[in-house]
Amino acid sequence: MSSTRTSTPGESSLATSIFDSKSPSEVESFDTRAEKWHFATQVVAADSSQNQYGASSTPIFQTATFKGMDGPYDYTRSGNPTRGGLESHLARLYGASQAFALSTGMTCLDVILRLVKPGETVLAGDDLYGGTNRLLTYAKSHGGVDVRHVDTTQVSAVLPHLGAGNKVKMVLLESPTNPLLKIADIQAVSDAVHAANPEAIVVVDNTMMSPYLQRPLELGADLVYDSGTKYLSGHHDLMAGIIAAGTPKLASDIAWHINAMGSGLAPFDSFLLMRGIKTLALRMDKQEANTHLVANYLDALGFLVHYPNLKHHPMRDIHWKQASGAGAVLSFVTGDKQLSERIVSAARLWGVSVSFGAVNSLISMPCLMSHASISAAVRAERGLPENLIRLCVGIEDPRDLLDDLERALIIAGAIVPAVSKDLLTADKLAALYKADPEKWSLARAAGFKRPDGPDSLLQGVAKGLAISGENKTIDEDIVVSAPGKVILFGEHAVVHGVTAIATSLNLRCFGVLSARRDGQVAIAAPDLEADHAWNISELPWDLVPARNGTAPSAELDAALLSALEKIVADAKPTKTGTSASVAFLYVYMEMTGSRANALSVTLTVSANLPIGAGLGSSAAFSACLASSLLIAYSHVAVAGHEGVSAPSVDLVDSWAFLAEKVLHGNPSGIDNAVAVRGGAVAFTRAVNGKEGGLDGIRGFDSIRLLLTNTKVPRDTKSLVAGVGAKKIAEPHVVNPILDDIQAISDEARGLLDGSVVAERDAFVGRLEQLMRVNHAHLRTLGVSHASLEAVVAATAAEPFGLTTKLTGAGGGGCAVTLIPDSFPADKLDALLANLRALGAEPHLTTLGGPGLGVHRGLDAGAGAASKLKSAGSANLAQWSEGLGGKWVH
Ligand SMILES: N[C@@H](CCSC[C@H](N)C(=O)O)C(=O)O
Repeated sequence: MSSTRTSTPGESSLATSIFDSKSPSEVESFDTRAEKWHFATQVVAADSSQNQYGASSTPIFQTATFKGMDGPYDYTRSGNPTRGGLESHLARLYGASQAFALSTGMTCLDVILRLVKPGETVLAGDDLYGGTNRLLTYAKSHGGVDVRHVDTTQVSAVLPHLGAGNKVKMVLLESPTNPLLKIADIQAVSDAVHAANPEAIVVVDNTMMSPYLQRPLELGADLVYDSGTKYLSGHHDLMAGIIAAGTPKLASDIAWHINAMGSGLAPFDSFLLMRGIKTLALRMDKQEANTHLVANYLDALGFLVHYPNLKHHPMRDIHWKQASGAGAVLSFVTGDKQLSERIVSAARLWGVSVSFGAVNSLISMPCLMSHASISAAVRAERGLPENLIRLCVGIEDPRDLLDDLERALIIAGAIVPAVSKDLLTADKLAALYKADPEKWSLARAAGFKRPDGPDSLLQGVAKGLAISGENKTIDEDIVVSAPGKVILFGEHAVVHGVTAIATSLNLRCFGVLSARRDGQVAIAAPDLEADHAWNISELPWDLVPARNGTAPSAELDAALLSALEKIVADAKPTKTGTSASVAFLYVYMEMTGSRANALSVTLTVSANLPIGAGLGSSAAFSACLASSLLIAYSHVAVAGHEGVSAPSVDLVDSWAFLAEKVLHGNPSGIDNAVAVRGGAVAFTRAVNGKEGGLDGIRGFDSIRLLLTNTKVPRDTKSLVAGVGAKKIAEPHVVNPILDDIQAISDEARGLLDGSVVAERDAFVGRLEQLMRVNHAHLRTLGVSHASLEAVVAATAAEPFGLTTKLTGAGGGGCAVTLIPDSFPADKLDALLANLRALGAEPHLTTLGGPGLGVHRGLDAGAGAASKLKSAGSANLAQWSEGLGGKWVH
């Protein structure tokens, strides 16, 4: 064990000790003696010999403040002798430069995450404690930290993130992982991380092992934290967390944050924790011995048991290379969530409780308890079985523990007596227990069998993940994308029968339909606040309307819609999340038709398109939803280099329109048409007997476009109503404007479809003139806004001289500016800066880009869903560059 520094108080060092006033030689002499002792001795022999009265137990200094200005302590947040005594003791046990006692294990992680800056990357495991996942998710969403979940138990999964261009600051390991007891090679990961970046730190959550069984600092890790609530205290009568720092620099950084935040452990809890620690080795030995017996018993009954001492554990050797015991937590799968629930509720001696490490035994279902904060969709994606049972074994007599577990298994119907076996009598079993407890546990198991027979390793894994063959799924990920839209000409006028021209943008929504094997269907759309999974068997299949062929019904089915709204409301999502989930389930169910056809899949979507800004984000989502499901159900084929055929494009559009109906009630159909077809669309609404229609416009080259979001919210309904009222009150003003806008749309349509021939510069120039006039009309109609006029003025000002028009409802929202081909880059940068200074959000994009994209190749293989999710909307463009694919246009 490396020599440790005795703590000193103050901002740079919180781990204070009451022994600092003693001569260095006295302190050294205790350390020197302690170094020769075995851990079980060290853990008991806290250095209490030098306090002022020689108290053999560290006294509780229950005080907030300390008198005087020159003493070692001033304020308990900064340092306290009881906590300091505990911290000095812990530093010795962890082989740390310095150790710190905090209020909980999660506080430790919170403090440690403060060492990571926005933009830096944290790599964490994909099997990890739910609370850790929650805090990391917060750091990602609120702290700008790039958090990536990878299988940290495979060094090969970590390495690709360490290469040039990555900004990995921290790698967070659990070993064994909670709750699947997988093993990370701490030394190998630490070596790889430090070789790639000496500044990066490896942090280990060592809670399952405690320093008695595993000391990660000796394996190359930089920081260790431990929930002191668990094995260190051992009695579930306090909450605490420990950070052990490998270097003085890290210790001083950690100390600074603890003092600044005030997260140090209170004196009374420090005393209690110190008391608990003294029996750590004794408790752990007994708990581990009991766990071996329980693990052997369940394994012999044919359950798939996760415990690193079992011979079949795939990472057993790595575990025993770095730890001196297997600990006292195990988990096992039953293959059936209800069966697991019955087992847990039938247990009596085993307490149904979260947490572990106490002297009493506990039983829990992680997906319903410790890991419930991870969404069901993410749990399934990461392979966490819903029916997993976790056992945390205490110090009771193992005969009582197996009696109670066996009783629960029998009551639940998980095991039945094996009548064919020659069973041992009670006396013989008792004698066997005394002679050889391991043989005793196996002999007990031989008296029972599982009704369906034992599971092979593969069967156990399959059952754990509920792969029952009941629901079909897809063979490979289906990756699609669709663009947003802007209305270039004719908004508001379109309501009164004037033709509107809408064009696509190259800001897009991306969707990945991926396989599931758990009989559920799920949506994971973080941008839309929709993240939920439903059991396919529990959906209202009897309400699905009958349909002819592959096209959707013309009208929404009210009964199905309201049943789905109720089902989704049960999951309590936000308003946006509710709409997206209902639209997803409605389209999924209508297209599937009956339960027997249902595919178990997850739709993951993410967009770099501003949501709710009138840019067709819901239509882009609808197009992704419709196209991915149509491909999954083989209604649309993507073959060779031809891409998607014209009839298939129409089919996708009709299903996307159905989703739009669920989302908006009575949509015009223009948004989904653009999202699917790309290019531009001329749309005329049938009004007052005038015939309506929708025509695709193709063939024009895309034009650079500046889309500026004023971020001023608007109320589309009242703006539309305002124009209607003006038309009634001032027809002599409004009607000529509508006629003029019709002429503008007609000319624009001719320019875009090539029937009016113009050179490129003249073509762009004429579109700009038309935009200028159309914007002036909209201003007269009263739908512009000061924020929009500020953008118009900023873009028109010298030296830019550009034309801007509001797009959509107006009253705030977005404006569009055409950027001629010759417009220089430096001027554009200056313009973007000016717009940002106005408080607006400019997006440089193009007008008239591709429509529906079906991507095959490069990154679109397995795991595309998690890659899409972790890309984040800001990086979607970069992510999508790696996609191959067929495009409708
Ligand atoms: N409701 C708590 C659950 C705590 S679980 C505690 C422990 N780490 C375990 O794995 O059992 C929460 O949501 O944090």
